[in-house]
Amino acid sequence: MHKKEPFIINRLKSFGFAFKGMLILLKTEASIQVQVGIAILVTFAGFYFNISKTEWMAQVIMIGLVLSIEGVNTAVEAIADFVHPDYHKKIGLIKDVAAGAVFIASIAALIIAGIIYLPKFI
Ligand SMILES: Nc1ncnc2c1ncn2[C@@H]1O[C@H](COP(=O)(O)OP(=O)(O)OP(=O)(O)O)[C@@H](O)[C@H]1O
Repeated sequence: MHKKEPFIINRLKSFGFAFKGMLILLKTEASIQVQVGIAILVTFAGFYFNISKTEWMAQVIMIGLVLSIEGVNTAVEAIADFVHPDYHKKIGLIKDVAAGAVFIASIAALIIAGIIYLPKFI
């Protein structure tokens, strides 16, 4: 059990751990780095094409969704490798399913990107 500390100190500490986790993801995960790169590109595109407030909201939600699910996917992979470092069919299934979740979010993000930007080209 943790030492009893004031509520606000505990909340601040949790915030610090979460921030540390985000930095670990950004520094070590190639897929997150690629996704952040895409997020930066579409943010520039948003300004360039002067997209509407609603389009910005959809874009920000999709960026957050893809990055956060990718973060959870990374955690699932780490747990899988920790509990069973050797090859196992079940571990393969667990990792594939976690990756599938990222895939679903990415398809949704692509569709949203199409809805926002395709009309600007045709
Ligand atoms: N221990 C294992 N047992 C069985 N199959 C595995 C195992 N480790 C990985 N795999 C298979 O290899 C795939 C890739 O796993 P890996 O841990 O290398 O993820 P990754 O490609 O690095 O993912 P990301 O790019 O999201 O970090 C898994 O989806 C799974 O199909």
